[in-house]
Amino acid sequence: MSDNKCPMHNTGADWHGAQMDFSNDMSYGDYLGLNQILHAQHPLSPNHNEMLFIIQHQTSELWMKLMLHEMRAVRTHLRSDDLPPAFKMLARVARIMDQLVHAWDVLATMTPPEYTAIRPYLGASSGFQSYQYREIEFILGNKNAALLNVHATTPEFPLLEEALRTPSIYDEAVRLLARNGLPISAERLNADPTLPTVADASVQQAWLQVYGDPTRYWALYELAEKLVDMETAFRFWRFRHVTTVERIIGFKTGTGGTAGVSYLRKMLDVVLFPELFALRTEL
Ligand code: HEM
Ligand SMILES: N[C@@H](CC(=O)c1ccccc1NC=O)C(=O)O
Repeated sequence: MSDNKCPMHNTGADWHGAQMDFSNDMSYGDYLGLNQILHAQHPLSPNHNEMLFIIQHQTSELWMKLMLHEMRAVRTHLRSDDLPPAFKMLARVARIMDQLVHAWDVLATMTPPEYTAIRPYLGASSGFQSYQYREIEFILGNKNAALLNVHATTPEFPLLEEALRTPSIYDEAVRLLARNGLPISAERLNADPTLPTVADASVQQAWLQVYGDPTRYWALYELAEKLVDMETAFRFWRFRHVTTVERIIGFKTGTGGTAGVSYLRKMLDVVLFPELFALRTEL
């Protein structure tokens, strides 16, 4: 019997042929950087539930990182008229958003007294300061220069400023409509990219043409529905946020300084791709 096979004592020397010694090879943990990720939870309170709160946010930020990676690539592919990869990425983004929507079920297991025990330790920190979230809003076209101020003293400021100035995914979709021969107003094509998307009659007309003749405009039709999927998933996330927040803190003022639930409720009125929703009344 070879030295590393001992049926009497499973010393870890061999298990179904699995390699055990990684002193000279890259392991699972090495590849994934688990030493950093799994040592990044530092509860400040003595409360048991703070670990849930921290991991809920950290996992959300990781998914947001992937979403941004996909969304930036979508925008690049739209710019170069390369739609099939963009469709695949948009589908992935919508599924990640669904994942984040369902993640609220885990957080909702935290009761108001459990959260009240943690909340004083959070100080003035708030999801409002999430720079990845803000970039997601910006890349979707919900631009707001005033919100850059919260990041003014952080290393992420230049990145966010660039995200504010870069045309959104929807701006690129509108340009694509124009390149496909659909008449888009000069006003819309030259719109200031640092301002939020404003509904435009020529864009609505163009999408109406697409929906009126899907076989002729199949790729644009598919793009439109993918965008609607994405916005729908994002709306669900916003809704679950505000309802979970109300369930946990009621109408308390937010640690970030806003009115709390009433602020989050206002955000439910944001429409990212206005013409794609408005046109449905016409179909
Ligand atoms: C107990 C759980 C939570 C509570 C009580 C809560 C509460 C709030 C409140 C009150 C605000 C408004 C800003 C403020 O004044 O603080 C806010 C904003 C925000 N929260 Fe949460 N939140 C919770 C969980 C989460 C989670 C899990 C995420 C996921 C990353 C998140 C992400 C955000 C973001 C991105 C904003 C900014 C939204 C915007 O500006 O439209 N929150 N939250
Ligand atoms: N704004 C929340 C605090 C909060 O939720 C929070 C605090 C620190 C890190 C992430 C947070 N989550 C989302 O806003 C509150 O008012 O209780």
